[in-house]
Amino acid sequence: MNDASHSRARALLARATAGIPEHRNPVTHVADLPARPEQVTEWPEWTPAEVVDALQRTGITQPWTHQTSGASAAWDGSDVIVATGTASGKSLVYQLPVLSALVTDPGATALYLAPTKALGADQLRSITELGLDSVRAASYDGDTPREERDWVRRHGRWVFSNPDMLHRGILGSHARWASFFRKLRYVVVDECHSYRGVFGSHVALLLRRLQRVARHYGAEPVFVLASATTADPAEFAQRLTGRPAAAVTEDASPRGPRTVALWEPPLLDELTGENGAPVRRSAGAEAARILAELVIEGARTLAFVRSRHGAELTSLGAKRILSEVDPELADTVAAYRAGFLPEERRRLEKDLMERRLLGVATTNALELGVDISGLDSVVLAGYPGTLASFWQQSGRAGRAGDDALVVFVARDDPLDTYLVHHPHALLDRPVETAVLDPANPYVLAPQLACAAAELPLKAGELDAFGGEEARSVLDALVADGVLRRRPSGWYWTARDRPQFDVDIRGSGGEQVAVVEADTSRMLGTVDPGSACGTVHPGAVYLHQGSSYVVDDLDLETGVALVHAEDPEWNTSPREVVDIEVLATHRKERFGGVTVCLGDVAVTSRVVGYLRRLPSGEVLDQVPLDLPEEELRTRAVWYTISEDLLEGITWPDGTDESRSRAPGGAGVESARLPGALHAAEHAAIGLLPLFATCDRWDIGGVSTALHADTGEATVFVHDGHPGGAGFADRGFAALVPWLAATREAIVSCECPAGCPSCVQSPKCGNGNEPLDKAGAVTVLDIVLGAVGDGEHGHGVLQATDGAVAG
Ligand SMILES: Nc1ncnc2c1ncn2[C@@H]1O[C@H](COP(=O)(O)OP(=O)(O)OP(=O)(O)O)[C@@H](O)[C@H]1O
Repeated sequence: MNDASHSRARALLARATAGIPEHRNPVTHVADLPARPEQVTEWPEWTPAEVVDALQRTGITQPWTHQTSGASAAWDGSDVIVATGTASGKSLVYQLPVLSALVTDPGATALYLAPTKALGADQLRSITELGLDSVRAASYDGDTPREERDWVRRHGRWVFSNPDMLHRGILGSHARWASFFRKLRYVVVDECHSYRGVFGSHVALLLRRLQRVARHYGAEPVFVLASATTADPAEFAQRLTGRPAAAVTEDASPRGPRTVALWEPPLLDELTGENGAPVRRSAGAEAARILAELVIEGARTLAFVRSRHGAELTSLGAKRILSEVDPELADTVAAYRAGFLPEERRRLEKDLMERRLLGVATTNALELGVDISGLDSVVLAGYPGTLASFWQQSGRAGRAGDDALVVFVARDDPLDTYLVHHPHALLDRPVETAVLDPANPYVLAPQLACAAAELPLKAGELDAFGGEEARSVLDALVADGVLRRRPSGWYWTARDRPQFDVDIRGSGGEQVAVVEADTSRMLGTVDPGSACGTVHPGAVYLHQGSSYVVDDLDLETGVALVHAEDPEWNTSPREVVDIEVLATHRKERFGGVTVCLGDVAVTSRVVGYLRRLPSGEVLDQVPLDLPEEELRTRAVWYTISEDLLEGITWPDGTDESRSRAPGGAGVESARLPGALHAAEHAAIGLLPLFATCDRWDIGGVSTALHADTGEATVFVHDGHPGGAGFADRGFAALVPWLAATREAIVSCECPAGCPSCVQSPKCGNGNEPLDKAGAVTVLDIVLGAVGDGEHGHGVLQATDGAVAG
């Protein structure tokens, strides 16, 4: 369908594909999404005139219906989560009740939490600009000068902070915040969908600690959460805060029509990657070309690129193309990355709005906290990891009245391959709920220690922290001498506060410091568990857009020394991994296939790294000698019995039958390891579609005979101690997950496996052996058994498009 309302977007797309011969047409699907009219209401009658006036001065003449209903629920004392699209005015949902409370009740206070300092600073700025003097909004984060902190504690009425500062700086010394807590009316949790995985689990427990401390001072604040659209916001809010919340999901803001094109870069004839696999033109290079074409058409365009370095390269690529057409146009393209100062970001927003800039290549740093919308087009180079981010980024395009173009360019990754060939999975599915697991003992233990240090924990409070699980974690903390049990509760005994030792963004333990050798400047920290993989000698380490190379990694002292260098290659570690089953919590048999969920110990050793050009071409493999590491975590695994494998009539495994996945390829026993290995890689690639994780958050092991299961086994495990909920989600969505995995492999037109289907960028065995056709057979066996299994139960059944558990 191509009606007049999408004609401009269609013309832009035609421009982007002009000159490409039809048989190489990279566009796999085009969808026209209709416009949505706005629905406005009157201002709620409880809003003071002074607040309405201030907001109207910023151009908000009347609120949209979802803003009024969300704000009114919060004003009436109910927790609220607003989960609507990009630029749908979510801020007003909390601004109305908070500002009204602060203006009408001179003692009232409020706390605003954002996942990043930059976003907090933006929101603070927009509140300050309202000019409501009595509101006294102030930030309290790592950048707040010491001398201002005291003022904020005493006089700040709306404090803008982040989870890190709440954890260390506010709850850790709550007595100094007593007057703030006493009258705490609202807690705003902005962009709450970003609280996922281990970080999300920490934040969930942190918010419970916040409630305890507030209660101690006699306050019961209302929580207002803002989220990108998600599948089941009320359930997510409940998991994050531990309390029920009303969900506002009807988006009444106006939106123009949009055309979304899915684009798969071609395989290149002239280059080969690992093990001679074909290489596609990189998504970043393709995005540069599309960006240049759109700029030539005068379309204001944002290109989202996954890495900082990639964003720079895409901008440079587009400039290069444009300079051949019209050097002046080259100046209308820029790169944007995290680490820009607020003034630089303001300038960029302004330049885009006023058309001094037409094209900007950016990382997802621009996803949060910038007021850029109404662009003519958005290019996404690579799937941003979640549907929520996909819609957030594409939502930057489109203004009421004007149509806009969104181009999603696949990277060479099985998930991207799957999505460009299965548009419904991208365009018609409910956005996934963020996965977090507040019951993870590795998160619960330090959080309970912090809670006890803040105020002795009473038995009656344990339910909020997970009940029985919390009690057994407390028993262990008592046994370790961390806490003391007295009749009245659990007490923190040490002099030092535990908050400083608990890193809520990492996975706990001593962080490894990354230090620039010449200047002794500390650039950042990495988890001890991932240090060997990310800061091994020779690794290229990116920090705030600058590139460094690691000279030395000392695990004993916890220091990685680096020097500034920007080589043309990037590095990816190679590790050898072994896995042991510690406990099986769930076990489902389906004939010869068994599916389990449980605890595992993963032992890994980084044995070297690959140096790879941005094009995908592999330069070489460098060996390393590093110690073994053990990770105790959660895994989902399936096993296939020998009988089932033997009972299958395998078509012969000639090279010819291996050469294409679709069709009846077979697996002889010698091919089993490669088939399982390929099926494992693709499954890791696809799990993020169901578990809101990154492929780097999970790992896998496959083996034709595993000592603990006694059968051919494929494991996929969480990458964090104690697990982050990803394996659990994989278990719950096993059938749709493995069906999508099979589809991704079949959809890729490469002959025998490439990064777009079964090769993995972090494979410990150098992507050997891999049997693409065999993987399809293995997955058919598993899906056949699980699908037909008499013991099938609701949890493992395919539920069309259901990802949100
Ligand atoms: N009722 C309204 N009428 C007109 N403009 C509005 C209205 N509500 C909000 N806006 C404007 O819409 C823009 C986006 O608002 P806001 O930043 O609150 O959206 P958001 O949903 O939080 O965006 P994001 O998805 O980026 O988080 C702002 O410029 C804001 O001033």
